[in-house]
Amino acid sequence: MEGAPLFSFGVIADIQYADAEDGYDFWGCRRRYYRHSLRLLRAAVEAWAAEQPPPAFVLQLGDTIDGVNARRGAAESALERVLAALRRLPAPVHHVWGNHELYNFSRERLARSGLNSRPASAAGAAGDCQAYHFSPAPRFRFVVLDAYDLSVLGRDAAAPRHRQALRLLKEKNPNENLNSPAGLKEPQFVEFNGGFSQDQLDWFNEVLKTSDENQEKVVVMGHLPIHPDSSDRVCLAWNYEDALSVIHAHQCVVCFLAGHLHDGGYCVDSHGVHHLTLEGVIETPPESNAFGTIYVYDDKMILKGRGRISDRVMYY
Ligand SMILES: Nc1ccn([C@@H]2O[C@H](COP(=O)(O)OP(=O)(O)OC[C@H](O)CO)[C@@H](O)[C@H]2O)c(=O)n1
Repeated sequence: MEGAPLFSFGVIADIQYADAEDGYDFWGCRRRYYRHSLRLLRAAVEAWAAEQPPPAFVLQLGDTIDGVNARRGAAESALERVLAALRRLPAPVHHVWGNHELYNFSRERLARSGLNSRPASAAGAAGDCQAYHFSPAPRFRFVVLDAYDLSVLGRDAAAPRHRQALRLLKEKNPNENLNSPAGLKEPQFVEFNGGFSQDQLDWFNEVLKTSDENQEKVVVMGHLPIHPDSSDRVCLAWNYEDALSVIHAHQCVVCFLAGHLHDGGYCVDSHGVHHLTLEGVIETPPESNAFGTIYVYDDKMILKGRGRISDRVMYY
């Protein structure tokens, strides 16, 4: 029997709610349970709220509502339902933005929405980058990364960052459909992914430097996985290697949490960093679920998974 953890937190990814009939992924292989995903979220919230003590906070790893909402003029109502479900939690929620948020809203709109969990006082990366960090307990820090800081989604086509991202995407992906990875040497260069700007990487490096100095353990989160062994070759951040290089230049990072790849994934990298990609709620049958609670100890984190998320012990 383990002793009491220092603290615990909830994790959930890719809810992709829409008030729509079930559909399928792009390949027609995986069923997407658009309506049920909200029920699964509500069940997750109830389970977290019933824990004694409840998690100190919840990490929502992106794609709260599906892109189909935009086409139906239902973005605002869908988001409100998801946020209303999350408001029943007795704990704050830290959000990252995924591609489906950006199919529904501009970054500007998201910054004014309930999906902006970045404290107004947070010193983050420059521009409209959503990255920030917080310390929930002495010697522990969480870094929220913005994996669509460099992206063609969510910004006006005239914005310099949009133009920079489109130039890079077209350089790497000559396909007519920029969402198609067909024939690419670097198949992560698709429109539904994004990357980290140099400003954000520099900021990230400084945060980790301070954490090293203060002997903190750091958990990093972002919508897109950054290690090929915790993902398929497509569902990675464009410049995932740059983010990995920053992490590996420091001692403090113990775990990277992501969503996006609905089948989930896990690996421990060459530097002992755990990379956990959570199974997505949207492709989880109504009788199951996909969320978890992570219990944090001095020497490890224990993931108690629910439904199709496995239990896991991650030693530092
Ligand atoms: N080969 C492809 C794949 C996708 N698309 C189109 O891109 C948009 C986003 O795809 P979608 O599957 O909805 O993205 P998710 O973030 O839900 O999932 C990511 C991983 O695939 C899940 O494991 C959409 O419009 C697709 O039609 C494409 O054109 N070509």
